[in-house]
Amino acid sequence: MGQNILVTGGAGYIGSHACKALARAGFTPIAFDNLSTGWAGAVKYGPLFQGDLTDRASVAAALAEYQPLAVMHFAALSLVGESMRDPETYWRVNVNGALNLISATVAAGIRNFIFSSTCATYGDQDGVVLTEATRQAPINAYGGSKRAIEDMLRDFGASHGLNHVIFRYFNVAGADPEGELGEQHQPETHLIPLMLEAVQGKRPALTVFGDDYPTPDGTCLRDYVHVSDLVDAHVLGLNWLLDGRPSRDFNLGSGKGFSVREVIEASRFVTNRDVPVIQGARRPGDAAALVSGSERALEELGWQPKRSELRQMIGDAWAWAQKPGYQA
Ligand SMILES: O=c1ccn([C@@H]2O[C@H](COP(=O)(O)OP(=O)(O)O[C@H]3O[C@H](CO)[C@H](O)[C@H](O)[C@H]3O)[C@@H](O)[C@H]2O)c(=O)[nH]1
Repeated sequence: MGQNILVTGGAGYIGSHACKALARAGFTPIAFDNLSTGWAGAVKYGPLFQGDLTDRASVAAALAEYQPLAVMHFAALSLVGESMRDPETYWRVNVNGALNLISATVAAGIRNFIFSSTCATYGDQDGVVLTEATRQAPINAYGGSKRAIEDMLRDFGASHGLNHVIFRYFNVAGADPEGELGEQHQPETHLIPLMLEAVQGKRPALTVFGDDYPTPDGTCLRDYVHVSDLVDAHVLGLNWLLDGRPSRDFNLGSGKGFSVREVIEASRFVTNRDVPVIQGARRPGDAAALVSGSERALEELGWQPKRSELRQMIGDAWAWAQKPGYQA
C-alpha cells in the first residue's frame, strides 16, 4: 500500500476519478465523503471514511486515523443555479467545511493541500481568454464561495506554511475510459449528461438556456475538459508539492470554447441519434463565455491532456450513460 492521500468528495464524480488516478500512481486514496451527492459504489480504490466537513471532529478523526501525506479537497456544493437560489447554504457549507478541513490539516501537521476551484471565480469577462492573471470577479455565490476558500488557503499558506496548489476547472466532462466510473448526479443539472438522457428518451427534451448571449450563435460558450485529463493534473500537482515547489494556481481547460448548440451537434455525430431540444430562457448566474488559457499547467506541470476533444468526451460519457450506473 502506498502513502495515504485524503480525498474529500472521493465518492463524487471528479473525486472518484482522482482516487483511481492516485491509486494508479502508487498512492492510497482515502475517500472522505458524507454521501450527500456521492455514491459509495464509486469508492473502489481505497477505503471510504464517511464523515462531514461541517463536523470538524469527523475531519480530525479521519486525519488522525490515516495520517495522510496530503489532502485533496473536492467536496463542495457546486451548482451555479442552486447557489443563486440559496446563497446562504453555499457560503455555510463550502466555506465552513473548507475552514474546518484546512485548520484541521494544519493542526495535524500536514503541509500539502490541493484545492478544487473553478473558472466561476473569474465571473463574466466579456469573452476574454481567462488566464491565472485575470482578475477574479465571481458573479454567483458558488464562485464567490470558492474564491473565499482560495483566499483562506493563501492566508494559511503565509502563516502556517500550508503549501497548496489551486486548480481552477472549466467544464469537466466525460467518464473513465475503462468504464469503471462516470458522472451521476441526483438530480442531474449538467449539459452533457442531460443531453444524453434526452437522446435515450429518459427525459422528453433538453432545454437550451438562452439564445441571446453575445456569442456567435447566441448560446453560452464553455471550455470542456475530460475528467481523466483533469485528475492527471492533480497527480502532477501532488508531485509538484512533494518535490518542494511553491504554492501555485493553475487553470485546467482545453483552451477551446464550444457553444451549447455545438455540443448538441457533436452529440448527434457521436450517438447517431437526434437530440430533442426546447429553447428556454437564460439561467441566472450563467456567464456568456468561459474559456481557459491553460498554458501554465502545460508548461510548468508538464500536463498533457489526452482525451479532451469534444467528441471523445461525449463518446466516453455516452458509453457510461448506457451502463446501469451506481445503485443508491
Ligand atoms: O439543461 C441545460 C444545462 C446546461 N445548459 C447550458 O450548458 C452550459 C453548461 O452548463 P453546465 O450546467 O453543464 O455547467 P456550468 O457551466 O453551469 O457549470 C460548470 O462550471 C461552473 C463554473 O462556471 C461550475 O464549476 C460547475 O460546477 C460546473 O459544472 C451552460 O451554458 C448552461 O447554460 C443548458 O443549456 N441546458
